[in-house]
Amino acid sequence: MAEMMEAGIAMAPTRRLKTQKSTVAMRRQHAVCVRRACKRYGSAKNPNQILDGLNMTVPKGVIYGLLGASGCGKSTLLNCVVGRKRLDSGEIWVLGGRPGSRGSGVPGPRIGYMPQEIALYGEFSIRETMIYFGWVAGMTTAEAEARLDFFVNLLQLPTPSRAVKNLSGGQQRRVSLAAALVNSPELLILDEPTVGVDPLLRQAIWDHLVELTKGGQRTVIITTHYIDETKQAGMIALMRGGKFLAEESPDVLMQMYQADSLENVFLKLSLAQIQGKRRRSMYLKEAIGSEDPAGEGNQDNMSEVSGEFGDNVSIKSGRSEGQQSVAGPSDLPPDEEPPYACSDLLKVFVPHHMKALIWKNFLWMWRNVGVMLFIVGLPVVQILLFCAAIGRDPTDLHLAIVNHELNKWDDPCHFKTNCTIDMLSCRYLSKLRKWDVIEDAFPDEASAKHAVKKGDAWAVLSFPGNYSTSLYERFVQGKDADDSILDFSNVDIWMDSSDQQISQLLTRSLLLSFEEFVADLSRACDYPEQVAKLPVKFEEPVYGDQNPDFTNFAAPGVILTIIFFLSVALTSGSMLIERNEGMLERSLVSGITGSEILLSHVVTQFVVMLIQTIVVLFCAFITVVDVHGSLALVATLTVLTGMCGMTFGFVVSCSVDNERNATYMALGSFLPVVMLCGIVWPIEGMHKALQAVAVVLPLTHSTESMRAMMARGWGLGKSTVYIGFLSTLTWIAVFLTVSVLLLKFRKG
Ligand SMILES: Nc1ncnc2c1ncn2[C@@H]1O[C@H](COP(=O)(O)OP(=O)(O)OP(=O)(O)O)[C@@H](O)[C@H]1O
Repeated sequence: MAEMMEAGIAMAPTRRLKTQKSTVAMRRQHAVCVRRACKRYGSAKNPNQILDGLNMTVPKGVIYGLLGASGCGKSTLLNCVVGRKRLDSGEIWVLGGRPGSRGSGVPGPRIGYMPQEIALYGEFSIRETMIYFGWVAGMTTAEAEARLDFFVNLLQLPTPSRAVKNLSGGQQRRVSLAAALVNSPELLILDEPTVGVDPLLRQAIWDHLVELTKGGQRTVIITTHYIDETKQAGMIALMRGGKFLAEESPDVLMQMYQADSLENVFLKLSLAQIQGKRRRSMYLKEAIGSEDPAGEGNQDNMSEVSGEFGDNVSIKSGRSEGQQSVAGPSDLPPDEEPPYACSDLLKVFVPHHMKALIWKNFLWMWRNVGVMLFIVGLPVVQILLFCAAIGRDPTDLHLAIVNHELNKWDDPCHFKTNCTIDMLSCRYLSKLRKWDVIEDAFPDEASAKHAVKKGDAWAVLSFPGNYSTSLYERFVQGKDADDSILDFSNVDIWMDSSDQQISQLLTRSLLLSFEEFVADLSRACDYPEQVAKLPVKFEEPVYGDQNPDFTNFAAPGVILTIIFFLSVALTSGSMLIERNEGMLERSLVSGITGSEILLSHVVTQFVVMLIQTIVVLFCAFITVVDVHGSLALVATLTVLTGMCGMTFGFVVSCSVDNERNATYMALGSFLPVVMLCGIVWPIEGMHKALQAVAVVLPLTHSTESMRAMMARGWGLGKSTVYIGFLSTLTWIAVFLTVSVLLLKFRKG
């Protein structure tokens, strides 16, 4: 005590404090009651203790000013009160119930919450913002508009048709305040509502809050940096070091500490806290005659006195915990959470919440019509690029020809079309030309190979001098043909096989051209064509073309990948915008549930995805992609895959905090999906271990199913097809469940 006197701290008048019994029933009578709240951020090794056994009692019908230095934990405490962050330990009652418990009505329209950040949609006008929050609170449009007129006057808001993003910071805060006040809720929680507001308007806001609480039915908790404005509060709490230094009415505090301003009270209490921490027991003993007011181990029925210096006991100005507040008894929520009834299932989606959310989502799209056009146009560009760039045969491939049948190596290559056994090399080359190759003549093999080595040609074709006669003899003599005939009837080919696709296609062209050339010669010489052909006959394929192309192989996977990942990007993007602008927190506090937000996005994104699917399929089918099966089934699977991407987008946006991490997560999943789902290469060609992974990935079965429908014309009766549908539906359910759980449990 002497130390404090030396420090020049005016002590409170010696006032013996009385302990008060605090029971659950009493705590439920208050607007807000927090007991032994502990909350820390950071790791176990490096903890940042924000709330350290804090007690808070907000009686009904008062304005409660929460004061403290920047970063002391005011917003954290309020976030815990509204149920958006969880305490590490301790208890909270809000309006008689536990925030988040069924039947408590909290979060819900009983609470109006103005977070520290603006938390409004920049694209919306002031009017639309008020209508949105009015609808969320269950008001009609007319009621919301009437309130808007009132707040335009009270808060001197600009013309209601102005977009929020074009308002000044102070104007935006006032719109945010009006949004919190729109339905005159029972408990208003305002995080720094008067920042950037001129003194006159600040006074008007305080007058309105005083007016609101007059009836005793409404309570306001307000944080502010302007300490002296809280003189008008019925009660203030001074927060420091994770505790309240005091929780008292401003007049009593100034009187007790013989200070002329609350600023000075705060200063004195802070100094006393610094010095008094060492003497906690001593100080308390003097105050209440006991060293431990909380009575360790007697949690439910503990004694609390009010306080100072970190012990969180506060000198109640004649108000006891059990005493009814001005508001009188109100309908308290049930003690226990009521058991689940079937009708609760119907309450999962509240119609006026859904109306507000869906309207808001569509309005956001309308206001961002450029972005939406891009989102719909992008898949069109992608699919057209795919069709134009992938799967076509390469043309204008250079071949280095060494033809020893010619008199001079660069002579023109002429031949006759009848049964003349002369210049057959030229006759063969003429068939090759239909594959759009470019022939470059060379005098010898060495120079031709040099051209291939330089990258000027893809292959060397060398015809011996007696190629025509040797080839003829090979046919005629058959098994009697000698080695020289066999050797000289060969076309020698050296290829650049560094490019697998080009070398395979070139090989195919060389073989097919040869077959055609021999058939043509046989016809001219009245030989049966079959004799010259390989005794292997490829009949009309059961499914697909004689000459299958890569486009038709890749198209199903490409279409599904485009739709899937655009949905991921669109959904995670719009959810993160909502979250980062603080709207998600605000909506959740107003009673909207995570499931409702998800469903509203499902509805709006579904419309976008439907348009995307129609344009993608239309572009694919009018260009090169063939569909043999039911177009309706193909479209349905595409839409389902888009929904799967949408739900994965929910998971992404619920798991990460910002767009950058969302981009990493989406990109990180894109490549494995593209490589492992059989989109660019058949699963049968993968390593066995990877095949096991591939079958559980979201696009594997749907790609196979889509391919089976498009190339084979199969319907839902085939297992390959229906497994694709079932797998996609399962993934939708999994992603939805995960995102609902993340929304529910991933807070604070
Ligand atoms: N999600 C979080 N993770 C880690 N630390 C956090 C987180 N949120 C807040 N903090 C830290 O907790 C402390 C209290 O923050 P809080 O926002 O509650 O303070 P405040 O009193 O509201 O400050 P101000 O008056 O400046 O708004 C700060 O040091 C802040 O850096």
